[in-house]
Amino acid sequence: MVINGLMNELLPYELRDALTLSTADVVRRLRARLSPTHTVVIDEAEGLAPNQLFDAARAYLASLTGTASAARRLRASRVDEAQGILVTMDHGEETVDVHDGVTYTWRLVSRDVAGNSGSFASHGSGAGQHGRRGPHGGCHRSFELSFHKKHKEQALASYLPFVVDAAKAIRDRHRDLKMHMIEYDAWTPVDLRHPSTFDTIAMDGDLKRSVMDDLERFVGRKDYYRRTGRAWKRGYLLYGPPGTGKSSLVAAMANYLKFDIYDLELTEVKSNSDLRRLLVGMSNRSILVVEDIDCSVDLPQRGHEGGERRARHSFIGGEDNEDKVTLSGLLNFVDGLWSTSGEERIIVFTTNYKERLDPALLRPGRMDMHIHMGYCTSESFRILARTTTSSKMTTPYIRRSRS
Ligand SMILES: Nc1ncnc2c1ncn2[C@@H]1O[C@H](COP(=O)(O)OP(=O)(O)OP(=O)(O)O)[C@@H](O)[C@H]1O
Repeated sequence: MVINGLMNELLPYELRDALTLSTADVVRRLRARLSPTHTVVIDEAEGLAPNQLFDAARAYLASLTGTASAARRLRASRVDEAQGILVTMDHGEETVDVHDGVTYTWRLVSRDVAGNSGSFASHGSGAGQHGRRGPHGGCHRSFELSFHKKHKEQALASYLPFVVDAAKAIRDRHRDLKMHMIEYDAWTPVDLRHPSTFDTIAMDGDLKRSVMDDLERFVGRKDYYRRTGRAWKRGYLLYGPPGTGKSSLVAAMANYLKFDIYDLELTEVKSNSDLRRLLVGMSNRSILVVEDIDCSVDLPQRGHEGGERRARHSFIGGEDNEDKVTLSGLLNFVDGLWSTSGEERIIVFTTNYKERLDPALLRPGRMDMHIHMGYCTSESFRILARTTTSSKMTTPYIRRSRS
């Protein structure tokens, strides 16, 4: 005790620290001093919050494991159906990645939670055992990213952001899509498990290609929208007779882009202020769908059949509601607040009766693309036949069936 006290009084901190280190720690520190390698430590958590960079590195490295990874011990897990099997390296293992000509070495390291025994990097099965105690194995996990010191700037300014972007793309590919519906005046998400894709949609091939191209162009033009100061949104009007695949096309778009769907049932929205709240509450990378737009809002040219619904919708609590939802209100929100409060958003209106729509909706520039979903052509029938029977229909069969 006395000696300890004297040491604390008399010796500088660095020397005290050195005296209390184990030989292994001293060797490690010396080696680090002399090595031309720099290391960035990415801890699993920052305080109580998870470190997003750790999660990104984990997802990114999982995509390399099995190809670039030199790791001999791997961990495999499956947390949910959409995620599939996630293969990551085990504690103490290394993965080498080459990016822009620079070699990066990733190592997964575990440290004792108590911290009183210093740090350790686990090796092989023994360390793996150690790493399985407590929360995440009773240890703090970190990735150590090493590279030659002359590439420090490239590693921090270019490689790490690249890893974050790559992880985001990987997660988007595996993410569970949601369909949000209005319940008790708020969005309620449910899993979107609609099987429709552009492969299963039966429609004219050129039209299908142009829709896909348009979507791809839209999501790939972030810089264009930024540069020109335009809202990053796109509008589609789907029209055609009932049962011709309009809803299925919306699901195919969502599955293609990995966007959530927000199903805006306008008859559930009591007022413009509720509508505004709902629109602002949407996430980015999503599709807002207003089905049967000709039936859901107060359209001036709607005939007799719409009258009943209009009356029901316009009166709330027995009084004429000044704040009622109107098409112009909706379009104003979409062009204004909604456009500026988010990014990468798509709005789709569907209707069975294009001719009944308010001209405001059909005005050039309002909806970017008008898509006609008509009755089956021979081409679309072939697609339907293929997807329903899983066997290829031959052209002669189609010809026969049409005659
Ligand atoms: N073009 C199509 N391609 C693939 N499936 C289709 C197509 N048209 C219709 N179907 C099938 O028919 C059913 C009804 O289609 P869907 O609900 O997409 O049509 P809709 O045009 O949205 O109908 P509504 O106008 O009545 O809402 C779905 O099960 C869908 O799989």
